[in-house]
Amino acid sequence: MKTKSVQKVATKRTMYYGKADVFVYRTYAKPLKGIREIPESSFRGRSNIIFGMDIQVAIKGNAFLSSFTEGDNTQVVATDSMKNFILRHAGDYTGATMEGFLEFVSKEFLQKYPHIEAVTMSGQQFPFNEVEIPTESGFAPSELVFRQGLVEQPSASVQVERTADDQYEVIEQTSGVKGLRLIKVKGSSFYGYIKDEYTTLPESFDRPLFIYLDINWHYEDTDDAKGDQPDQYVCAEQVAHIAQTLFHQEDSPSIQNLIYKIGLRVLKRFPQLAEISFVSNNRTWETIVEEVSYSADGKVFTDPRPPYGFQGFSVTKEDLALAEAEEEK
Ligand SMILES: O=c1[nH]c(=O)c2[nH]c(=O)[nH]c2[nH]1
Repeated sequence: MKTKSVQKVATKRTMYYGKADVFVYRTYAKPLKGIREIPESSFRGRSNIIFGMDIQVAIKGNAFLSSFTEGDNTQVVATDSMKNFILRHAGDYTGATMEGFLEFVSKEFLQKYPHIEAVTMSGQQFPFNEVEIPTESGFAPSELVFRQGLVEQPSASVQVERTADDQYEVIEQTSGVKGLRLIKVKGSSFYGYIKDEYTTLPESFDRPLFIYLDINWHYEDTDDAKGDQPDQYVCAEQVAHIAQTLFHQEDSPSIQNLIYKIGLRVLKRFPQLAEISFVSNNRTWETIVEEVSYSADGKVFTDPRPPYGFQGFSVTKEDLALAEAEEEK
C-alpha cells in the first residue's frame, strides 16, 4: 500500500532581541577622501567632522532561549547595555564609513559576549553639511557649523556570524540611500498600458513625474563596503547623483524603465558592485490648471491622493553585460 509522505518542514525558531534608534554623533571621525570620481557627481568625500547615525542592533543565540521560555535573565545582555556598547565603541572607531562602523561593532559584540551567535546591525546616516560662510575671497565652508540634511540618508546593514572555529563571518551586507524625492516637471510619459473595463487613467505624454526612491546595493566583495580602500567604496551621494542625472537625461516611458536605466548606469560606474535594487513610489502631481496666463509652459499642480503605486526591481552585472552587448549590435 502506498503511504502518503508527510512533508516535514524544518522550521527554525524566530528569536532575537535588540535596540533600535541608538543615535550616535561622533565628531572628527576619519575623513572619507580619495573616492572614485564619476561624471555624474561633483561629490568628493565626507569631512566626517560630524559622523551621525541612527543605529539598530539585534542579537541572536540559543543561549537566549531560557530568557523567553523561563524568564531566566542570567544570559541576557540588557538592550540598554547594547546602546552603551555602541556609543562607547563609536569613540574607538578609526574608519570613515557607517558600513565599517557597523561591522566593527558587530565583531566587538561577538568578541565580548561568547554566547552571542550572530549580530545584525543596520543604520541610517545623518548628513550634516557645512554651512557657507562669507570670507574675504568669497564663500567658504564652515568647519564648525553644519546644517542637518533630513530627507536623503545613506543606509547600511550587516549580519556577522560566529563560525565553528570561533572566527567571524560577514553573512550579509547591504549599502544604500533612502528617501530620494525627485520631480521632473516635464518630459516623462506613461501610455500604452492595458485598456479594459477597469481603466480610467488617461494616457499621459508629458507628466510631472514625482518619485520617492530608496536604492540598495551589494558589493562583489563585502570588504569593499568598509571604505578602507576609498576608491572601492561607493558613496550614497554619488548613487543619488547618478539617479538624478539619469532622470534629467532620459525621457522616461515609466518609472519601471527609469529605475532599470539608473541601475545600469550605477553598475557601469562601479564595477565593484554585484547588484543594485530599487523601491520606488509614484507621487506624480495632479494637474489642476493646464494653461496659465503668463508663461508658455506654466501649469498648476497639487499632490496626488492615495493610493500610491510602487515598483521594486534589481539590476545585476548580467543585465549590464546584456545591455552593453545589445548596444554594440
Ligand atoms: O510609471 C508608472 N508605472 C506604472 O505601472 C503606472 N501605473 C499607473 O497608474 N501609473 C504608472 N506610472
